[in-house]
Amino acid sequence: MSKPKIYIDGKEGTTGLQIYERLGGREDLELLLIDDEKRKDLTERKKLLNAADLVFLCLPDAAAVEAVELIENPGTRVIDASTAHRTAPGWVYGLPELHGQREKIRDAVRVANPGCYATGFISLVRPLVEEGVLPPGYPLAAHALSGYTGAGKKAIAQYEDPGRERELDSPRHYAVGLRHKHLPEMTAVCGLSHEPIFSPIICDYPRGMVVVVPLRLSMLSGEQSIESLRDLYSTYYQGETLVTLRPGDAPKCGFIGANNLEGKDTLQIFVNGSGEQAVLTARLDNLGKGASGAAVQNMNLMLGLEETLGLVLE
Ligand SMILES: NC(=O)C1=CN([C@@H]2O[C@H](COP(=O)(O)OP(=O)(O)OC[C@H]3O[C@@H](n4cnc5c(N)ncnc54)[C@H](OP(=O)(O)O)[C@@H]3O)[C@@H](O)[C@H]2O)C=CC1
Ligand SMILES: CC(=O)N[C@@H](CCC(=O)OP(=O)(O)O)C(=O)O
Repeated sequence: MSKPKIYIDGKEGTTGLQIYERLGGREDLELLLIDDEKRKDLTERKKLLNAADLVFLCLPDAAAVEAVELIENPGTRVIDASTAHRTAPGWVYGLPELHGQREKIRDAVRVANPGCYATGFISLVRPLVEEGVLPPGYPLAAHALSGYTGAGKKAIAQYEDPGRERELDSPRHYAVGLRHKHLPEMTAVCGLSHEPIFSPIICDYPRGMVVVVPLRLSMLSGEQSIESLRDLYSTYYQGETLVTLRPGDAPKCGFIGANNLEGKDTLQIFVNGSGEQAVLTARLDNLGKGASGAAVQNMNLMLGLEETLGLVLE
């Protein structure tokens, strides 16, 4: 049988390069490569997009929409890493650990790869809504820390410039207008009746993130405790390789570093708190389970291959 042909549109970008790194050594795939000087040439890209069995779009949103329009071959399947199609009709949301989603991804022709923050938020919140513990109208708030690679090539150049502004030494709050681009997918995929208040912070380290959701246990359905929430996640993600529940952190040494999973494609969930208050944390690498690792996982599923082939687990 011939090898599946794979094309990465945007291979020189942050996400594209990471996908290429994960696929480069694989002998079960044929990678279609574009000449460097033609990588933004519409005619050449169109040719490769239509020659491939599966394409990754690692482009800004507008270029991703344009790339989809260039595809005429009904046999070309797409994984879009951009924000453009995550709540679009006809697209399958690429988070296989959500119940029922893995089967949909296997059969999908168009898969929208989740946003990095959204991956953390949804991994925490969707199981609670699905199990009837979190009312969809709960007034959710979340904050998050991310390394600067989350913002792509321009931000990397800015942060790694030796003459950069001093402000970049410190963590920086952004999206303070509360219109972050991941809000639509967070709301839709979790089945929330309104958007959470989401407050991200970009920091002076390259990779890794935590997404943090505080909760009042008395506002949840049923009698809930830190232990009952831990049991819920443990059951929901039972058998998963990439998403796991971690032991709670003792209050006195309870640091949850945001970059501990740098270079890995896994996601860890922590449930901590005291008395009537809980704090849920998801930790992941924004370029791993938050982007390129997830994209390769989705590709493996779509091609009927072992789901974690080429991924970095430990
Ligand atoms: N970084 C992250 O952690 C994550 C990113 N994403 C999403 O993935 C997508 C890519 O992001 P990221 O890799 O960070 O971005 P980068 O800016 O690092 O890379 C984007 C790449 O696309 C290329 N490009 C731009 N326009 C075109 C075009 N018209 N035709 C062909 N190539 C083009 C750029 O070229 P050039 O090199 O010349 O600039 C660049 O190489 C975005 O939609 C982003 O939102 C998703 C999850 C996480
Ligand atoms: C630190 C930082 O700036 N992060 C990016 C999100 C990165 C990501 O997930 O991108 P997509 O939604 O485009 O896929 C941001 O907040 O816009």
